[in-house]
Amino acid sequence: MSAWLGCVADDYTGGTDVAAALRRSGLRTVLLFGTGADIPDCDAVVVALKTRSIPAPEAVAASLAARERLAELGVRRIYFKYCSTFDSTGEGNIGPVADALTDAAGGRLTVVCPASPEHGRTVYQGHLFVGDRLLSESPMRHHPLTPMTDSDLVRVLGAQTPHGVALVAHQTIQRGPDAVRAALEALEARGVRYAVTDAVGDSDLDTVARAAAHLPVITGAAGLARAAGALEGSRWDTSGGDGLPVLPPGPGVVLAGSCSAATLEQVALARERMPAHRLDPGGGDLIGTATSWLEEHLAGGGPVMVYSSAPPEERAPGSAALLERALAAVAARAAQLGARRIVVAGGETSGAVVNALGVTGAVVGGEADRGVPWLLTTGRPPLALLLKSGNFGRPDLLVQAVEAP
Ligand SMILES: Nc1ncnc2c1ncn2[C@@H]1O[C@H](COP(=O)(O)OP(=O)(O)OP(=O)(O)O)[C@@H](O)[C@H]1O
Ligand SMILES: O=C(O)[C@@H](O)C(=O)CO
Repeated sequence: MSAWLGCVADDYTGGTDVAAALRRSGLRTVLLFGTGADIPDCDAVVVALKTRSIPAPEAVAASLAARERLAELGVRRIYFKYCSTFDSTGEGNIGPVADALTDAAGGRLTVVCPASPEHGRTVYQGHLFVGDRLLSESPMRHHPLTPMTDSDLVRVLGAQTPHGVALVAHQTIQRGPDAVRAALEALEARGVRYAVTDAVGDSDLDTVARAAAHLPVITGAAGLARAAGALEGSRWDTSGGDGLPVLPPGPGVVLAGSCSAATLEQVALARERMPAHRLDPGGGDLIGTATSWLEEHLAGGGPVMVYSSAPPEERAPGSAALLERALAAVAARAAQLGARRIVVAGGETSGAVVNALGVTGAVVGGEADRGVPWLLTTGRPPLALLLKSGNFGRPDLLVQAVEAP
């Protein structure tokens, strides 16, 4: 067991995204859901948790348990992966979890960098942009669980931690790793715990990764993880193919619980291409109706889709947990009925589905789209899972994923 990098991800699609980024940087990467499974030889281990929206003390406890497991595996560095749109509630959980992981490692300062330029997430003067809009003006302001209405990361994180938060601005980042390292040391000397670092392109992330290479814990989205992984140099030749797993035979099922803009477009397209059932939280026996529909329609060989994704005006407030449970129940029934390819849209939704399927680990394969790798699960029977972050993927990704031979 030789893993040197351990990653704690706060949701399941975030785990797949960061695992894909590490794999792309040349690291053999294993993804665990929870902390129980055995681990094959690898360079990086990602533990995907479902801690983004739960009460902060529970998120801290689960993250520390993941850290302990990674420490037992001998990893030298911890990467805390949160969303590139900094998804969090007023109480956290990014601040409390980052505090706990940094304290546990005996660290004094860490970097905070959710930029993922390849997905259009950039940080400038401490403000997070989604494409050409400030985060607070993007569709993220309508997120059902973690609406993001402030783009100022120093202010957002400052409200989630008792520790000092300060900015390392782009002017410093442009001067290179030594200048950034000096800025980090100056902040640490002032007692600052969190250095929010600007990054508008991949080279900025490379600079931040180099400057922070001495820190035991660093935090960010998949972009900084790619840069940190690449620092160790490529050990694994991924050029020999697309690395897509051989997809097991059997009908494919799409389960969509994300209400993010990209998912809504993907779901609209998928509805034109396959039988689709929309979950109606106001409509009686939600789970019974959905599983009966599945039984009837999967018998035709699939693919089929069950979804709750809806624009803000059509959502049912307070029904998030119920809808997650319903999609989880549909997933479990689909696997019993022989489905072996399961495509899920949404991080919280993926957490509920993966737990219901009893999946504890997966080997990370090639990407169906940027940040969306196929996973071949380690249990029996092996399943091909595609866990898609809400805002990722081209419009036909869901259709392609279940229709591909
Ligand atoms: N029609 C609906 N009304 C209210 N809540 C909904 C509805 N459909 C889905 N939800 C809830 O919205 C939440 C969406 O979160 P989820 O993490 O699955 O998607 P996402 O945030 O778009 O994805 P990611 O975390 O990967 O960016 C889930 O808890 C889901 O149950
Ligand atoms: O960073 C992102 O945007 C994604 O990996 C994610 O965390 C979605 O939940």
